[in-house]
Amino acid sequence: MKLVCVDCNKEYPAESFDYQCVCGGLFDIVHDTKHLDAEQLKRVFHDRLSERMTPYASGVWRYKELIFPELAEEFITTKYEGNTGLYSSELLQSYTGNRKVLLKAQSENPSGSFKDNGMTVAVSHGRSLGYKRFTCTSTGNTSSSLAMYASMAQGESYVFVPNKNISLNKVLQTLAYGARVISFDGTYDDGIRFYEQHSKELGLYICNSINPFRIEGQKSIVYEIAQYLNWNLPDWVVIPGGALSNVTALGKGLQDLKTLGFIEKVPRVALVQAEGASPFHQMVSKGRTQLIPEPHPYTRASALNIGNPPSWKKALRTLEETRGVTCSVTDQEILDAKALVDKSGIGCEPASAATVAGLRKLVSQQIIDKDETAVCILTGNMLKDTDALHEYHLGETSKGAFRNTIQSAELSLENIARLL
Ligand SMILES: Cc1ncc(COP(=O)(O)O)c(C=O)c1O
Ligand SMILES: N[C@@H](CCOP(=O)(O)O)C(=O)O
Repeated sequence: MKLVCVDCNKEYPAESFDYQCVCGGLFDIVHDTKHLDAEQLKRVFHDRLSERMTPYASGVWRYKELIFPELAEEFITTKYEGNTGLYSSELLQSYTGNRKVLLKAQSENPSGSFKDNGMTVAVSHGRSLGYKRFTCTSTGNTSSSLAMYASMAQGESYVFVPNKNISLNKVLQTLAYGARVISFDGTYDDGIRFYEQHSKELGLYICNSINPFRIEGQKSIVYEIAQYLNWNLPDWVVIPGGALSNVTALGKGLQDLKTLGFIEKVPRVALVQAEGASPFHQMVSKGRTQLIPEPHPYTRASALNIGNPPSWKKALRTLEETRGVTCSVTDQEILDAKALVDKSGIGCEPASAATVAGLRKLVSQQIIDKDETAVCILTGNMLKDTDALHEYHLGETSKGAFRNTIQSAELSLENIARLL
């Protein structure tokens, strides 16, 4: 395993771990995979599906050979993350106009978001280096996940959260897991800039997605989808984008599967951003090659409130390698799509529903054909933002097209029978 700079290609041994190259570029982790045999690994991964209470019962560490083969088991901190459902829904098929749509519910992870897939790897790596104090800046999901794993590892977590436009549920979850929460005036982007300037002096292990071990862990999401589908992926994978870690991990995971011979064909990737925080989509749709940060990102899907995504160069690689596309959707489109994901019984937080809204838009624009198959990644749980539920269903000025409200009634048989 080695670290390779995404900007200048300079290589470093994995032992000299850092978050940035001397040139300022982020790192990719590159594994030596020459000795790996796909058919043999498929059997190993299959056998591990019946593991219980060992690290290999995790839907991340099941794929350890492709993620972090060198790590000694004693350092693994796991909550058996991954192992999340892959669902179909007739309601969402008719809403998006697609013949076959699957939903991958990372919302079912132990802390309620896809961050757990990456965080188990980052915290385990930090422990292997001797760290006990971990940090991140966050709109709330990264921090909840970090706080949970740091406590499981008997370490401490220090998290920096913007003092507005984030979900209180997530901050409370982070606090409850035992983190020291520091609220600041700014956005996620300011938090990342702070780390870029001060990571050395802080002496803390940084668990944001500028840490390449997070990306390695998040690759497991597409490994799991592929394994559940008997190593046959659908035509499209639709994913929401904020800091762009997950689309990066998706692309890297797909390349692993293709290069090693697990799959024959790489699906196309559709990345969906919220209109008020869509600098990457703006760049791609206008044919630019440099990202222009959005200084004041705003979307009601608070997890996507990111104007300067650190991983944009890696994300661009995913698009190039998969003939990918991008689009943006409005907050109302996101919230209406979310109401239907919730009604389907699967449920998700607003940011996740950008995928379903995006798929609907791309089908209506005939960029995705209605006969093509697609999987949407649902990144966070519906209880992550109960204010959004309240505003949509019970808010006085709600514009929710699929609003469902509470009826009051006296409990008499006559009354109730009339309501049913
Ligand atoms: C629930 C949820 N969905 C989507 C995203 C966006 O993912 P990424 O930042 O990896 O692009 C985030 C935050 O990052 C998130 O918390
Ligand atoms: N939505 C994220 C923001 C991105 O964070 P990162 O962990 O990918 O750096 C959050 O939950 O904080």
